[in-house]
Amino acid sequence: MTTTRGLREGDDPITMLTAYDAPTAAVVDEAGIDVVLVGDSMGNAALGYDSTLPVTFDEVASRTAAVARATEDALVVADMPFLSFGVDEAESVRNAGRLLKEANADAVKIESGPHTVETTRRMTEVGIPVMAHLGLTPQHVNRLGGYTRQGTEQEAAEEIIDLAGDHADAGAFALVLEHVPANLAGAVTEALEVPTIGIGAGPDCDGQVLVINDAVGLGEWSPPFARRFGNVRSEMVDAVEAYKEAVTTGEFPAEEHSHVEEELEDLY
Ligand SMILES: Nc1nc(=O)c2c([nH]1)NC[C@@H]1CN(c3ccc(C(=O)N[C@@H](CCC(=O)O)C(=O)O)cc3)CN21
Ligand SMILES: CC(C)C(=O)C(=O)O
Ligand SMILES: [Mg+2]
Repeated sequence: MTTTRGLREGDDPITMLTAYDAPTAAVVDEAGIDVVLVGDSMGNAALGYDSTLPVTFDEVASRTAAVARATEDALVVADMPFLSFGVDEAESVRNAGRLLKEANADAVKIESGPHTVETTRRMTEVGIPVMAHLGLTPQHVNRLGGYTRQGTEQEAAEEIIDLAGDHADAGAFALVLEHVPANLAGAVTEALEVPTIGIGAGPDCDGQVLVINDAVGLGEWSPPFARRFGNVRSEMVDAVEAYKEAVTTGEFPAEEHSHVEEELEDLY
């Protein structure tokens, strides 16, 4: 089993993908991916919302439990949804604890800022491993005014470097860097002892993460920094159309999919 302590051991980059259900988690786990993230990106990627803001604690807990049931080796990280942390310190820690106790997550991720340093410390103290998340934090979309690249100016870049250090000092075991310049991500990686995991943050991180829909080509849209490594959507379209065709023409179900019980009589 992957542990939060062992993440940066070895020279290979850390691999992380999201999953929101058991069959997807099983595929990700069997492929040997190190970390499976039950991201609040499920809002867009699985639940049909147009942002991550409506995602509830119960939705993340239910999906995390499903993913944990299907995962043997990978580290399971639950993404704390909007307002499940950050409003009240004690409530934040309790919610994070529930994701470990009730949903079987191994760790939580929180979208970070100056306000989450103490939260990270408190969670770590009670035994909840925390993955920090800096750069583009989609839960702040209304404040940021869009999903734009972060840390592009000197002051903003230095703030990200400082916050990364603060969260590492507070006990975060890893740090996601989203949609920031590659040289900034490289500088943060250089400065930290804990591993960085990039998304739209260039190659100089200790690992990479993508939303599973984007990686396998399931969605109609994906962000500019993602790459499709397959085309699951067109595979599904083909299969669904073939099923419709077979039912419509009477070709399915065939004899091998049906059973006539000879013992039965007089049913009409
Ligand atoms: N399928 C999926 N993949 C993701 O990576 C993802 C989600 N969903 N949902 C939650 C957030 C949202 N993310 C996003 C969303 C949009 C852009 C994007 O289009 N950026 C453009 C335009 C920015 C703007 O002007 O608003 C860019 O060029 O930076 C990037 C990341 C990343 N996350
Ligand atoms: C893209 C990753 C880092 C994330 O936070 C999510 O999937 O919700
Ligand atoms: Mg997220």
